[in-house]
Amino acid sequence: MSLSYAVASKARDYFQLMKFNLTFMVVFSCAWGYLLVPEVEFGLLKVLLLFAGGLLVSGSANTINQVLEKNTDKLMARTASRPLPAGRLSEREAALVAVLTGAGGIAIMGLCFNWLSAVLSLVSLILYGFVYTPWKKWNSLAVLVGAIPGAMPPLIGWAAGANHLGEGGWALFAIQFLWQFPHFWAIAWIAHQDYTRAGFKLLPAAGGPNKMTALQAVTYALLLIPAGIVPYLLKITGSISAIIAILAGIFFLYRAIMLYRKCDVPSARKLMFGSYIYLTIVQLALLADKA
Ligand code: HEM
Ligand SMILES: CC(C)=CCC/C(C)=C/CC/C(C)=C/COP(=O)(O)OP(=O)(O)O
Repeated sequence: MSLSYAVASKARDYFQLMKFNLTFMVVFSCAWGYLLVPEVEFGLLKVLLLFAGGLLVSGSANTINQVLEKNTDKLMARTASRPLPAGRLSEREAALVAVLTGAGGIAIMGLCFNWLSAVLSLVSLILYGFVYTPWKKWNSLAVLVGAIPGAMPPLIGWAAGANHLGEGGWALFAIQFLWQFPHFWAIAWIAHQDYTRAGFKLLPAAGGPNKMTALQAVTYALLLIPAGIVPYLLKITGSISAIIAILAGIFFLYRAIMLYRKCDVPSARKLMFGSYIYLTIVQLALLADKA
């Protein structure tokens, strides 16, 4: 095996270990919270430091998740080729990576921003790695628990910029919190057989892809529409982005309603892609329209 091949395959394993795409969106949402703080002005160095800190903390949390889920990840087609279940990486190496990246990320948050954001980062890492992850094996309430660390990145960003938890930070937390339910239930609907094989019951209505599950996705998508305009009501952002958030919310709600009407995998897939589209558009629009 050539050296360059070995380096490339190691890099690929580390990218999978930190769930790079998910982590990127998590970190972007953290920068979103930071940049929307009224007194914060854009500074490239600060934003890069925030990306580095967030990438390391989220990377660590996802590594802990994969160390703890090595055996169930082996049972699902979606996850079987990850570096730990596939045997390309030892648990020891992954645990070392988790400790080093977690400590490095929290240190960056504490030293370059403030200790409030560092403590919140540690809390979200613990909630995701050590509360949500084991909870998944018990029941679907795990998703409610996982949605807390999932929504914390914008709040951490807000804390990094303001050094306190203002109502603006909580408004952004609320948007990302509500968004996660249709996001994840669409994924769990698509991968239902995979999850069943591994013994997970993560859909809300008796663990199944049925009308009650879809109705709950519709409910959260509906709640997301008023939540999307709270930053405008708090005068953090302007009216144009509030209109965009309402339109994006209607689009997301429509996709959830279509899942309720059709109850099939193609509709769930549309809702899943709709979730990425919704969050990206709303975050960019609010950022561009800061008051
Ligand atoms: C309760 C909270 C959440 C749960 C249970 C959840 C679950 C999942 C799962 C299982 C996947 C994998 C889908 C696959 O294997 O193809 C996924 C993908 C993804 N999630 Fe989430 N998620 C949550 C919150 C979030 C948050 C807060 C973000 C970012 C702001 C996010 C962004 C993403 C992205 C970008 C992907 C695509 C990853 C890829 O294609 O590689 N998720 N989510
Ligand atoms: C700032 C910070 C520490 C953030 C960490 C929180 C974080 C990564 C939240 C993502 C939300 C989440 C519950 C993902 C699903 O994992 P899963 O185990 O259901 O996914 P899987 O089955 O693909 O492993």
